[in-house]
Amino acid sequence: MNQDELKKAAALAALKEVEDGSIVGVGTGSTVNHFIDGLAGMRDRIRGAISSSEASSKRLAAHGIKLFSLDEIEEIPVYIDGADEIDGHFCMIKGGGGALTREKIVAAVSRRFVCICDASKQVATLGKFPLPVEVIPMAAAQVSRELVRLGGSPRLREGFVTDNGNLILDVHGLSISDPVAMETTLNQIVGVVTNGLFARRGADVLLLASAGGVERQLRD
Ligand SMILES: O=C(CO)[C@H](O)[C@H](O)COP(=O)(O)O
Repeated sequence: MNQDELKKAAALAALKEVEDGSIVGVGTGSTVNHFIDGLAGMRDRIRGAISSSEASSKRLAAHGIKLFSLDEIEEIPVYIDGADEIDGHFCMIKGGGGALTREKIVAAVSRRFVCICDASKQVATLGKFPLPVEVIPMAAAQVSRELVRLGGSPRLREGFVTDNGNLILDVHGLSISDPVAMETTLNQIVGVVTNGLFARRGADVLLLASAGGVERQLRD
């Protein structure tokens, strides 16, 4: 199986995590796109979805899945999303697709976070994948200097603007031994909107696809 087939296997396994009659939290990315396509086959069994990006909203709408906003909904049972890296405590780096802020917002109103991944995303220590940080445009240089002080090498994601009209700095060279502390520290930098560490709110369930099949793991 190639990587995309593994992503699809994890994504389709996540359909079993969806409760009948519910509103589903939907992440962003190529793995999630497979999930959205699978969800289309059971759209009559759900009320609809809350989406974490314009791209996912477009795909959901094209399948005739009703979209809800957070003005209408306080809490949802489950949020399904991929990750760029996930560690043994189910802390993640996310935001490779640049949707980290809305992903974090939808995850925050979800009772369960189900992460769908191929096995290449599993790591012992987070940080090999450059950590995305969404910044207010006027603060990009200032935030970059702070990130260098923390030991990182930030690079502006060229030609990319988030759904919120902001910029992304991809921070290379961090070895993140304490993801909760790093997430908190980065959130304190003025001009940072969100960072791609999902540690304080990590995944609850991991559906991990490898050549042997999809394994369902629960956070310990
Ligand atoms: O955080 C994300 C988007 O902001 C994605 O979940 C992450 O980048 C994984 O993407 P893919 O499923 O395409 O490998």
